[in-house]
Amino acid sequence: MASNHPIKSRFTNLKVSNSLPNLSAEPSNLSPNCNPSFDLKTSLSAAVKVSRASRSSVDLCNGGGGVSGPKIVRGDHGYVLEDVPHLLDYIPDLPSYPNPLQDNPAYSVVKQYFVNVDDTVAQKIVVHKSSPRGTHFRRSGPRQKVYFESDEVHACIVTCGGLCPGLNTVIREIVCGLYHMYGVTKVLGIQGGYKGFYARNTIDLTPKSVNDIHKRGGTILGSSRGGHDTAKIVDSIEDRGINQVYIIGGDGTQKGASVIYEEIERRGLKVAVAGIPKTIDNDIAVIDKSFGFDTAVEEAQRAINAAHVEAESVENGIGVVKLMGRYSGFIAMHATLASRDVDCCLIPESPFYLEGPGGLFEYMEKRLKEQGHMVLVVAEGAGQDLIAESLRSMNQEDASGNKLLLDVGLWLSQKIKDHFAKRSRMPITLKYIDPTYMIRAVPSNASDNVYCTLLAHSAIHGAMAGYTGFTIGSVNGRHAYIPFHRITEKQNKVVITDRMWARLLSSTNQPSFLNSQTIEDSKKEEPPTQLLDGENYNENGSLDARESQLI
Ligand SMILES: Nc1ncnc2c1ncn2[C@@H]1O[C@H](COP(=O)(O)OP(=O)(O)O)[C@@H](O)[C@H]1O
Ligand SMILES: O=P(O)(O)OC[C@H]1O[C@](O)(COP(=O)(O)O)[C@@H](O)[C@@H]1O
Ligand SMILES: [Mg+2]
Repeated sequence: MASNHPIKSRFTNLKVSNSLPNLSAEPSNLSPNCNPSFDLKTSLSAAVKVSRASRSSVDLCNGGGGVSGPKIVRGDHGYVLEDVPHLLDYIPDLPSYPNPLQDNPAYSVVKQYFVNVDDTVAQKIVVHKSSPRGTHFRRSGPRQKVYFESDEVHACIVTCGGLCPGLNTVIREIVCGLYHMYGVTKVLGIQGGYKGFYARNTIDLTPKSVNDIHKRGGTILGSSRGGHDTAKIVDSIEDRGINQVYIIGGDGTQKGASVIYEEIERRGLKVAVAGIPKTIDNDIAVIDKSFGFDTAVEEAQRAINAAHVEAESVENGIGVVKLMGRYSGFIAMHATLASRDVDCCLIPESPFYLEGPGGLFEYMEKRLKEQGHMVLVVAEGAGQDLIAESLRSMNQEDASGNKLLLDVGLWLSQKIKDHFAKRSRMPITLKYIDPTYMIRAVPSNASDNVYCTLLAHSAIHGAMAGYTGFTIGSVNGRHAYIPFHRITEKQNKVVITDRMWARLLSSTNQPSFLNSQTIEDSKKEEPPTQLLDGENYNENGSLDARESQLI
């Protein structure tokens, strides 16, 4: 099999390039602040080899994630590495092999292709001189040593949850990356989400079969909600001899991936589990941005533009556009900021009200008088409390346990029509546009395609290097391996006391609808990823004013 593989046979005929760095000879990347007596490299390998229950020179903390708990390594000056599991943690005698990439002509010219073993990525990059160094994640990328031989790898890919632009690109790049970088030829596609592991046939994925799929929306593998049966899924992985599992999906999917990893570890299987985070809502914590988000914002603007054209063309024209965002209004906020045609943006994080002084209707009347038309963008999760007051909430859930939302777009459009019907001197024409599924179904744009490629490659490098139980993500522009629990413990939300929301308010001139209670509640919420773990609080425990300006 291996000898038939064109890349592999090409590799074996090549000499090892001398220009490749000897990793062990690489200088440490630790900051000069770090205590020189603390050798992170040694400590990290100890962390990997020693059981996570043991504690020695480094403080390895247990509890709350994975069978053996999170791998936390503490250094000096408040340095914390939230590490990801490695196959060596529970299979200590696993052999390693030289990375076949060292013989790959495409990469041999790269000066320092392999990442340093002690490279980590800081979660917080806005600092001041007394800041603790804070949380770090293991930097992603190719390692000199791998724990799988190319012939041995039997990978599978599954896509779960709602659609998102870029799914096919990630699938393509996992298949092509495994083949071209590591000479892996056996990649299975699991059809129809998690339940496909035990209820559907699989398909063989080859560079040829996935060649054009990045130009299509959706996922060639299909997707689903619900149907996560850990035991059946891991049985299927074991029965099929799969040893690398690539799981593409949102927060729910990553929770599912986490329990799959735990079960695999419990059974002691040599199977690497890698998550690639997907969500059009951009609500996954820690990472800078999820793939497909840029595409969604771009596509959302077409709908906003159409609403604006319609509204402008008639007297007192109102365009209402509903965008996705179940619990977070990132698409609505970014599309509004990008478009500049929007007069009001409503998101789940910012409660609003319709009637009375400072309410939506008062603002709409003012706006119509001023400019004769207006555009309103509403995220699907906005105003759910208000709707529930007027319609009886059904509290229904989808197959994955996500709350089914009431249609805020239709509800709001009707409320606006009812309100202006009572104002005989201000007849309006309202056009409601709901482009949500059209936005999700488009292929990813150029920048998302590049991002998807990097995510796929980082996931492959991690799995080949024996890391497991991780989600790949961009943290402050650097790709890192993030433990599952950090991705799933909370959702990313628009912070309405942050400068970004202030920018939006000043660009639309809409009322903030904020009362002092809402502002206080919002301050209690954890600040965005730049400021964590109380680092922005002074000795008295209150928010440092200088720090809050930095967000
Ligand atoms: N807490 C959980 N534990 C295990 N599996 C889960 C969990 N939450 C969701 N899943 C599974 O993950 C898949 C996708 O979840 P869903 O919430 O629909 O989409 P997304 O991953 O995009 O958030 C579903 O198959 C669902 O059964
Ligand atoms: O109607 P569907 O397919 O269940 O999806 C609706 C939901 O999917 C999303 O696009 C994304 O949700 P997920 O990230 O959980 O898949 C939400 O914005 C929306 O509420
Ligand atoms: Mg979700």
